[in-house]
Amino acid sequence: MLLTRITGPRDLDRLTPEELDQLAAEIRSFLVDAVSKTGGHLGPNLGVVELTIALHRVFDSPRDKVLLDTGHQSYVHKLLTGRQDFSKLKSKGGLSGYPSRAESEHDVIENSHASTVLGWAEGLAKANELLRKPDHVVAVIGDGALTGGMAWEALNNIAAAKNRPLVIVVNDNERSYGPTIGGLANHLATLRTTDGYERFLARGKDLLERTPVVGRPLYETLHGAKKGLKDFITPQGMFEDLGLKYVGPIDGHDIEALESALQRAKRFGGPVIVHCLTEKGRGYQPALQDEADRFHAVGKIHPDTGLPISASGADWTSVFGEEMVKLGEEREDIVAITAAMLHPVGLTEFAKRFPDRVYDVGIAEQHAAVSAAGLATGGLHPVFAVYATFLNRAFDQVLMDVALHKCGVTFVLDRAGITGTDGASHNGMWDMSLLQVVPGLRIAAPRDADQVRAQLREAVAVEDAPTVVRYSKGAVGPAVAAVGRIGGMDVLREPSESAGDSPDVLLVSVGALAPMCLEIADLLDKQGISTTVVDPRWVKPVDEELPVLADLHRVVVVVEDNIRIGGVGAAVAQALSDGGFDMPVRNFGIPPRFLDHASRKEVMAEIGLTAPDIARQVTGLVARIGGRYGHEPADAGSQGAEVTRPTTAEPVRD
Ligand SMILES: Cc1ncc(C[n+]2csc(CCOP(=O)(O)OP(=O)(O)O)c2C)c(N)n1
Ligand SMILES: CC(=O)[C@@H](O)[C@H](O)COP(=O)(O)O
Ligand SMILES: [Mg+2]
Repeated sequence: MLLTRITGPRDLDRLTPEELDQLAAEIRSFLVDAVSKTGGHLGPNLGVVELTIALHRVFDSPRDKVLLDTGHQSYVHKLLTGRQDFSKLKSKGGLSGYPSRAESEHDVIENSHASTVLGWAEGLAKANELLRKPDHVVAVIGDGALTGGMAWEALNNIAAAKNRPLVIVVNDNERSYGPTIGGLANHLATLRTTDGYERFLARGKDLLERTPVVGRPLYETLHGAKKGLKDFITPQGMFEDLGLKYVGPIDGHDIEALESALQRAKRFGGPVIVHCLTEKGRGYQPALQDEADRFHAVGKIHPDTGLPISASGADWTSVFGEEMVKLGEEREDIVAITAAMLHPVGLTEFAKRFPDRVYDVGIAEQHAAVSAAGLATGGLHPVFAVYATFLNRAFDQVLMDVALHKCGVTFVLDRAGITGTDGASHNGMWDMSLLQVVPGLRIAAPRDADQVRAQLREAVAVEDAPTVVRYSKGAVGPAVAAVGRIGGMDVLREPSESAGDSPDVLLVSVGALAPMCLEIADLLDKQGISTTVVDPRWVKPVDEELPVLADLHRVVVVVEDNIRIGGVGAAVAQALSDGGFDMPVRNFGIPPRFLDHASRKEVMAEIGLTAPDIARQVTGLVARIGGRYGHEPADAGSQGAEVTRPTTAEPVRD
């Protein structure tokens, strides 16, 4: 087994070409075996086995910086840099599914948001130049990530510095999740299919080297042929039009060809693009599963069939997708937008039914938001479905293009709240704070499937302002019925009879946390603390009736799956203060810090976003403010309460 003998990149140097091919085969079978057990980005990593081996043979990490865009294709890099225990991949205490500085000095970019690698590389290359460091920077960017605007901002700067060494590897597998779209994809296809300079040389080399006496010198002559030969053989590509040297296309699964191209690029002394042709999911053809996304991101699967181990039930995404199809049938003006994630955001069926009314813009969320403003201004109602965390980068477009112009655009934020296993940059924990400041924008946080359907319909009915519908990842929770309505708010639980008309706690439940909030109310009830639980449904703007309702209570508690700063809790406190109400407001949410990867449940427990944790803290709060706001709560323990009363304020765990 060669793989276990690789403890770091320099162990690759002594392997023969045959051993390198054997290592690649070992890595592939390792990946299928390990990732089928844990879930993860199987397809992308199967596509970069030879490329990663060649990178680590040509460049000397960590002195040279090997940078990966998005980082989901970093498993091979990890295997070659001393990390081969994948048994807890993406689980608490196990390897992250992305690069991690805490794991290794070979890792640089932890951010899993696409299209940033060239910016990082440009900055590092400038630093090396100014500090006169001879180290190399090599950045790997996928064809999908190359459709992101930031990549072109960086390329514009990179191309300006003709003598600043920087190697850019375009990992071109023609796919993001699905096929990569757009003019760039078409241009890459042209480059792929042109019988390029490299292939010419490769063929020439093969032919000439079989006649060593004449062949070798002639090959060197050809190889050193001036630009004229290249122009003659390869049409001028846009990269060269930009002033970047282009090397390729290279067979991304031929280690020798890759190393030859990377060595030349390394010596070039300026910015150079190495265009590698790879296959996502290469080498894995399970019996039964022709996975549409080429195993881009799989859950636990049967390695030999490729089929999921456990069938997933109804999830938030499918509820949205089904309702979108119904809306599409009812309203011809409704169109859908995705940023290269048609299937993951639930638009597959909509696209099948209405192929002319769905737009995949590539990994380009900023463009998606502005294009949506155009679509709305043009008389349509766009629904941009996107993971909550990825909308962060389009904040200005939401603010200054969509909201400023009062465009009727609906943003559907999937994976809102803690997602957990994809690490810090994938949690959808900032949207209700960022969007809180957007004038006119309205935010809905549905608590169950019925509310997703209802609130999506309410959202697309708004034509003069942006609307947002945000929900969690994975299985949708149980239906939570309302027992009443106050203003626009659903009452999920009335206070206990004993409270009369002065219940203790108004508990504002946001979105999918409704079941947990009902559990909190039960725990408080055991303490003799009476609670009214309301679900505002639309959390922005704050319901006008909320302050009036709050005034009937001694304390207001807000529980949200969003960062604690500037979210719904803050907005409620602001509304109460603006109305002259000064009862205490206690906000429970996600602390303002980056959260290590673990399951959603583990992360929620770690940050204290659980019913027992919150009930205990609310009990303490009510006890402390008892005298100031009227009657004492019923004696603790009168109903066999288990929860202990803390005597002093528990520090907020940030
Ligand atoms: C800003 C942003 N939007 C969406 C995603 C989700 N996402 C992760 S990987 C991926 C596709 C990347 O395609 P490519 O860059 O070609 O890499 P490949 O998977 O083909 O190796 C997408 C859309 C993301 N990580 N970041
Ligand atoms: C890097 C990438 O592809 C992410 O978008 C991630 O895979 C999301 O995973 P889920 O779709 O399982 O939330
Ligand atoms: Mg790709």
